[in-house]
Formats: sequence, C-alpha cells, structure tokens
Amino acid sequence: MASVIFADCSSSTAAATRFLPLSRLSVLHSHWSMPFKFSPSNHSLLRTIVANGHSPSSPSVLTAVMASATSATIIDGKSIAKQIRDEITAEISRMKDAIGVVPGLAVILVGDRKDSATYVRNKKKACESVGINSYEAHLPEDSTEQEVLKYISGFNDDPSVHGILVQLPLPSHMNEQKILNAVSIEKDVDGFHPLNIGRLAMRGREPLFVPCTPKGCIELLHRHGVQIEGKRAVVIGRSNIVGMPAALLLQREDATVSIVHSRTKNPEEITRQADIIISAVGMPNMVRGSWIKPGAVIIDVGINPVEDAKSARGYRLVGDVCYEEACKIASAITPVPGGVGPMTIAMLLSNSLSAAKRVHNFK
Ligand SMILES: Nc1nc(=O)c2c([nH]1)NC[C@@H]1CN(c3ccc(C(=O)N[C@@H](CCC(=O)O)C(=O)O)cc3)C=[N+]21
Repeated sequence: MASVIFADCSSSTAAATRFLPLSRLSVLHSHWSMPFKFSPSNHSLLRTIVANGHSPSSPSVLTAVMASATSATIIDGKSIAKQIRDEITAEISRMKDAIGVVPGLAVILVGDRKDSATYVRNKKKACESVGINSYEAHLPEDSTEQEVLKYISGFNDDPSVHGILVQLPLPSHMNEQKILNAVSIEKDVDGFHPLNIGRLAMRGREPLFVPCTPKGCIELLHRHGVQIEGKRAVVIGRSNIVGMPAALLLQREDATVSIVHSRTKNPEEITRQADIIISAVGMPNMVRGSWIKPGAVIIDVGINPVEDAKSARGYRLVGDVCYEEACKIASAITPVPGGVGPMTIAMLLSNSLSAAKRVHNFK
C-alpha cells in the first residue's frame, strides 16, 4: 500500500535524488534560496528523511492518507501573479495620467552566471509588461566593489529610478553586506536593507519594503482565502531572504510560528503540527507526506532542478515538498513551477510601484 501511495516520490529521498551541477543549468536553480547545505553524513534532517524511506513513520498519518480520497486544491501562483500584474498595470496608467510619472526599476547584474542573466531578463520583461521603465547595469565578473558602489550611488541619485535591485549572488570577492547597505532604503525594492528587516521584526514599526518572495507567499495565502490569524505555522529554512522574513511576516499576521532548520532535532514532528507550512530550503522533495498534518496549507518556495531523462532539457524542477504525497494530505498546495516563483516577480513590480507612489506622494 505504502509503495503505491508514495510511488511518485521514489526519487525523492535525499540519497536517491541527483542534484544537477550548477554549470549544466541555463535557467533557474535554487542556490539563491538555499540557506544551508546538507551533507549526507551529518545532518539530522537528512537522517530523518533517509530513515523514513518510502513509508510514513506514523500509522495515524497513513490512516489519514487512506481515509481522504480528496486531493488538495492547487494554489495557482501563475494566474494569481497575472491578476496582480493586471492590477499594477492599471495603477501605473492611473499614475501616469494623473502626474505624468511611471515607476523606474534599476537592476545591477555583476558577472555572467546564466541563471542570473535569465532572472534579470525575466524581470525586465515583467517590467515592460506593466509599464515600468527598467534600467540595467551589467558589470564584468572581475569588477571591484567600488565600481558596483558607484552604480548604486548613481541610481540612488537618479530621480527616474524608484527601485534598485542588486542581483544575487554577487561574485565571491565582493562584500554583499556592504553593497546591499549602500542601496537607499527608499529604493530598496528587494527589502534586504537591515533597516527594512529590522522594522519588519518590530511591532508597531512599518518597513518601507517587504522582501518579494516572502511577501508573495503571504499574498498567495490571502488571495486563496487562507486564514492566518491564530494558526500554527512552520517555516522550514532560515535564510535572510526567504525563511527569516517569511516567519516575521506570518507572526505579524498573528500566526504562532516555529522555524525548522538544519539543526532542528525533530523536524518532521514539528512540521506535522502546522496548519500552514512554508518551505524554503532548496532540497528536492524533502518534506514527505508523513510531515504533513491532514488539511494543512503548503507554500513550497523551493525550485530545485533534478535530473530527468524524459524532459527535453534533461532536468525538471521540483519543490522542497514531495508533491504527489502532499496532494493527498494537504488541503491546498502551490505547484513548482507556477507557484511562488511568478509571485516573487509580481511583488517586485508591486514594490517598485509603491516606491514611485511614495516618493511622489501619489495615493
Ligand atoms: N536581488 C535578488 N532578488 C531576487 O528576487 C532574486 C535574486 N536576487 N536572485 C535570484 C532569485 C530567484 N528569483 C526567482 C524569481 C522568479 C522565479 C520564477 O518565476 N520561476 C518560475 C519559472 C520556472 C521555470 O524555469 O520554468 C516558476 O517557479 O514558475 C524564480 C526565482 C528571484 N531572485
């Protein structure tokens, strides 16, 4: 029975999953959102996964799986993102008509990583589609920090630029912290400036911008009609750009929040208590059916390439959550691709619009 239920995640145990080397990928991969790496020998999370093998560790979960013939609703990030882009398009044309201003977004790309170039191209396309002007500075891999800082300060001073995004990761010889700190907080559409994060963490304070991916996760919950207040939420992963701000946002929405990470002793048991799970680890199919409370809502941030001979590209993208198993237990789930990814870009556009509205005092 178990092998039938879990058949489609058979390649999902960490040991069996073949992560593709970065160099072979021309598009999206998960490094950006990977807050910690697992090595097969020494992490408790991994031991748990392997120990579980193909069968659920809890008989009660198995019963629940068999009892509920219904499958989860799909939270369609692609179509929700489209709806948001349409709203943004309308707002931008209203602003243009009223005050003759359109938002401008500057993207700074350093180096020639293929995946970063793809992201930047997609962001520019998205800007065009809603009427945001986009500016790009593409610097060579061996640029100095000073050169990047010079561009940032140029964009900081340019009134037609309302938002600045420094594409991550930066080349390893650069001090990311120093560079991100240089972005004017009024233009920090990524929400990575420590002052914005600090305000996000404090009650009664308002950040100027909230990081795009976590904001997209919450927006998906809202637009799908999921109540957050009073619910138990578990965030898996504690990165500065996704896990940590996602946990802060859920807390601001009055959820009771736990963070599960690579040193958590009993990740499965803690995750199984959650009404809402946000997973942002960067590990294919890590969250198995046995980790999920029946009826939970799952937001899967992972975008992980795994080898797939049947696909034309030689790989396909999977989330952190074993989708086939989760569908049978959760009440709603985001797919990968087509879930959180498109929302990240929609939130970047939304932050760029807010930046322009704020500086021109346009309501
Ligand atoms: N300063 C900075 N800000 C970022 O926001 C930032 C960054 N650096 N570096 C790279 C990551 C990654 N990221 C994604 C955006 C969209 C999709 C996306 O739209 N994915 C689609 C397409 C997947 C496919 O290739 O088929 C999907 O999930 O459906 C994914 C990932 C933003 N990032």
